[in-house]
Amino acid sequence: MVTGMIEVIGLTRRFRRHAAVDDLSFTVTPGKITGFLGPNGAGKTMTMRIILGLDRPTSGRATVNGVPYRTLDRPLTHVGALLDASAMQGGRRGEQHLWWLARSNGISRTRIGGLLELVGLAGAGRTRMGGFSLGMKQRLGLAAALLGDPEVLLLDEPLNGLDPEGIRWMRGLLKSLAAEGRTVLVSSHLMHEMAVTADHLIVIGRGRLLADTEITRFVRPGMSLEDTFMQVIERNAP
Ligand SMILES: Nc1ncnc2c1ncn2[C@@H]1O[C@H](COP(=O)(O)OP(=O)(O)OP(=O)(O)O)[C@@H](O)[C@H]1O
Repeated sequence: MVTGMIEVIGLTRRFRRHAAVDDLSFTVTPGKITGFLGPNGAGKTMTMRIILGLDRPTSGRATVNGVPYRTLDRPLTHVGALLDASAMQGGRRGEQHLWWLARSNGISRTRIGGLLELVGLAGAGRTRMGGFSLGMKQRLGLAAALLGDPEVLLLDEPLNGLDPEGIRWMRGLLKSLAAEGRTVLVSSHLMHEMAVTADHLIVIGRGRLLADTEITRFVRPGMSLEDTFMQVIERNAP
C-alpha cells in the first residue's frame, strides 16, 4: 500500500430513497492534483465527509493509507481537510484558531507563524475571524489543513471567495504540495481553473462515477474541459 492513498470502495450513502452517493469506487494517488468534479448535489461533499469519518456510509467504505480515517493515529498528521471555510468561530483570532487545533491534536505550535505567512495571513493572525473575508477564511482553512504536515489533502471548493491573485496563488501552492509527493483531492466548479491545475479527474453525477482519468485523456479533442464536462453530465441526465 502506497502512503497517501485514498480508496473509496463501493460507497453508497442513502437518505430514504435518494442515493447521495451511489456505489462509488475510485482511488486517489499521491504526487498529483486530482480534481473532483460534478454538478451541484452530485455527492462530492458527502464523499469527502465519509472519507473524513464525518458521515457514515449506508454501505461500502473509504480508507486513507488502507484504514478508515477514524482509526488513524493523530489523523491531522496524515490528512488535512478544508470543507466549509465559513464554519469558524467568529470571536476567535486566526492565530488562536490554529493554536487550539494544534494543541488539541498534539501538534507543535512552531509551524503556525510560517503557515500564516505561507497562506498570506501573516499580518492578520491577530484579527478576529468574524472580520475575515471569505477569501481570508479559505486561506486560514488551508493553513489549518496543513498544520499537521499531512501527506493527504482534501479540499472542498477551496477557490470560493478567492480573488484572481488568490486563485493564482492557490494554484501554485496546490501544485507545489503535489510536487512534494502529497495526495491532493480538490473539488471545484471552476472548470477553467481545473483545466490548468488538475492532473487527474474524478467526475461524478447523481452520486455515480462518470469518469476517473488523466485530464488529458478526459478532454475531447478540440473541446475545452468545460464543454467536455457538460457533455458528460448531460449524457448522464435523468
Ligand atoms: N443531511 C442530508 N439529508 C438529506 N439529503 C442530504 C443530506 N446531506 C446531503 N444530502 C443530499 O446529498 C446529495 C449530495 O450532496 P453534496 O453536498 O454531497 O453534493 P455536492 O456535489 O457537494 O454539491 P455542491 O457542488 O452543490 O456542493 C444532495 O442531493 C443533497 O441534497
